[in-house]
Amino acid sequence: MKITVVGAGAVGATTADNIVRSELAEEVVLLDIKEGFAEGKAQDMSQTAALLGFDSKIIGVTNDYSQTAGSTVAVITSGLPRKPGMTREELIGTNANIVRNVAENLLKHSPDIILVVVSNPMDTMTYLALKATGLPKNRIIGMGGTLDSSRFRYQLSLRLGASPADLNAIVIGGHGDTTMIPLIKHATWNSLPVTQFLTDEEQKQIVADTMVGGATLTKLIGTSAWYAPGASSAAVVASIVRDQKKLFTASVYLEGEYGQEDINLGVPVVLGKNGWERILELPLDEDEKATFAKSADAVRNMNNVLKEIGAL
Ligand SMILES: NC(=O)C1=CN([C@@H]2O[C@H](COP(=O)(O)OP(=O)(O)OC[C@H]3O[C@@H](n4cnc5c(N)ncnc54)[C@H](O)[C@@H]3O)[C@@H](O)[C@H]2O)C=CC1
Ligand SMILES: O=C([O-])CC(=O)C(=O)O
Repeated sequence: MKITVVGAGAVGATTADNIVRSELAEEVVLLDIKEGFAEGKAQDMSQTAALLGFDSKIIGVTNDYSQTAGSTVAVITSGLPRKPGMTREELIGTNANIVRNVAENLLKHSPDIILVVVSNPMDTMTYLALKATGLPKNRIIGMGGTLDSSRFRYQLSLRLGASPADLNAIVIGGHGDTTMIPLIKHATWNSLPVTQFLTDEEQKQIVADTMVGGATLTKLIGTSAWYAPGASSAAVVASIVRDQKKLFTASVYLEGEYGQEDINLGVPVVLGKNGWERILELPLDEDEKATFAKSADAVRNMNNVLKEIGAL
């Protein structure tokens, strides 16, 4: 099996590193547009094999899509990251053309490919990849909710003094500072509702801190995060290539689910060898439904920009 990662920058290289360490495929191809960059990162990663004991091969290529031929999955991380003070949405002008071009090139060499889109603004980039390639909807997956849910579990773990692994909590909606929806009423600590152990004030703070998780790191680091994004992307790939049927929040094309049409938005899905295989419809209360509809409106506005800038 072959897995391709496009973009050998912070997120792409970390994703590839997680993939080879977990031996998810015999061969991993890392592709970047910057001459020699992916080759260098791949060589560096290959030199950890003797220490870490993995057998996966990783090769780096400069924009040579013929080397990606026959990939089962590709993760698209190419494009600009934000700087402190920016929103993810501000990246659309540069990233839309990159993502469109990359998705089309991948498909030319791997007609059966499943695409995992990471580049921001992620929900809109996932929608663009779907529209540009015409791939069946189940084979286009936006990675954002998996990361946001992991950050939500981190924030809960800090307040509760609990292990993040004991916490079950998901974030749905858009992958934006104001569009994500951490579902605290549904979150559990080994099946006990977390709301039993937190004041209203604490709950509000956890939700707020989760929503700005990416912006907080961008301010601290000077560019956006990569360790948790890379681990999240690799976890999504693992569920697909190992047919694990894990439940993740991912940005998928909605056709009536959650009252939305013609949009990619974060909802709980089962991920397996066919891509996203099933959407789970949660019983949302009226407040949550209204927040989801508002999140969809904001993402739809971004999708409309694709036409204005000629990307669709
Ligand atoms: N969905 C999510 O949860 C997350 C999304 N992101 C997004 O992922 C993207 C990548 O972030 P970083 O890796 O930190 O950025 P980076 O700047 O470190 O890496 C991006 C790489 O893409 C390459 N690239 C640009 N155009 C390309 C093209 N046409 N073909 C191939 N490669 C190309 C660049 O040469 C660069 O090496 C950003 O848009 C960022 O906002 C980042 C973290 C989480
Ligand atoms: O914050 C950003 O711009 C990158 C990203 O999507 C995240 O880390 O959640």
